[in-house]
Amino acid sequence: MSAYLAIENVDKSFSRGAAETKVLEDVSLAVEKGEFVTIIGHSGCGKSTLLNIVAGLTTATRGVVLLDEREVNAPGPDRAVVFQNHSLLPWLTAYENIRLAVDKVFAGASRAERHDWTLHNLGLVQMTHARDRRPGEISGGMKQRIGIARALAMQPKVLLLDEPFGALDALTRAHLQDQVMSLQETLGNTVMMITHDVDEAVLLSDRIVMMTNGPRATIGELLDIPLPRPRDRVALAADPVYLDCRQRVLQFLYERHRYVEAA
Ligand SMILES: Nc1ncnc2c1ncn2[C@@H]1O[C@H](COP(=O)(O)OP(=O)(O)OP(=O)(O)O)[C@@H](O)[C@H]1O
Repeated sequence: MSAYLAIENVDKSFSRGAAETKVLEDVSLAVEKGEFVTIIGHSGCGKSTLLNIVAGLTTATRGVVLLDEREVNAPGPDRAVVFQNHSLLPWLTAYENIRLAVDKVFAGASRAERHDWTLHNLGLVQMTHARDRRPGEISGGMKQRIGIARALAMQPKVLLLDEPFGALDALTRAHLQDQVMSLQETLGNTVMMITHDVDEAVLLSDRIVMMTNGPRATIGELLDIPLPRPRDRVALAADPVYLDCRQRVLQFLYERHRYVEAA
């Protein structure tokens, strides 16, 4: 039996004219149900490409992705994606953006059930007060929270987060990280998240997947984060286990796999 989410021997090549670049080579990863896995690696190594393959937005050149024993070959509501820049529809309110996804995924439920479920998910991210506001009328952090609520409302088997806090200021980012940690503890979601931020990776993850530089990027190292939950960012700042994990990721990124700017 394969893992809940199994990425098996995945290669991905892109061609431009006659030239072909192999971005990913032989990437294999097994993610357990309820696990929070973070992918970290230098810019351009292929993190988004890998996430897009799991999302079904791109197809692998070789290899396979299995989710709950089923092969992934197209996008589906069992894999909800949250991108760095919100992808909310600007003409719809926060409520309507979530409701649209709920109507699509739970078409068989009654109107009242879909309404309640939409409100429930707005409440999960503490955005009930902004239900009637459009994306242009709320802050970046609020938009990301609505995006997360929309993703959660679909009850996906796996939540795919592509640098969801990347465009936010440090304080908003910290607040959202805490919120995502607390939601994951309550809901037990399986999460695959991309980040560039070492502290974010250590704070949130059960396991960090460190990728080598591209082209032909692959998984260089896996690091278990044995910190008990719930996690408190202030207490962890001086925790020797936290500091050791942080150091190991830094060493991988800045000593063993230093980023070399293309000439
Ligand atoms: N559709 C595409 N066509 C051609 N090349 C692509 C395509 N998508 C990605 N690439 C190339 O694949 C490589 C990996 O890109 P990708 O966006 O997956 O990296 P990344 O690690 O997520 O980068 P970043 O951290 O900067 O977001 C890059 O060299 C990029 O130019």
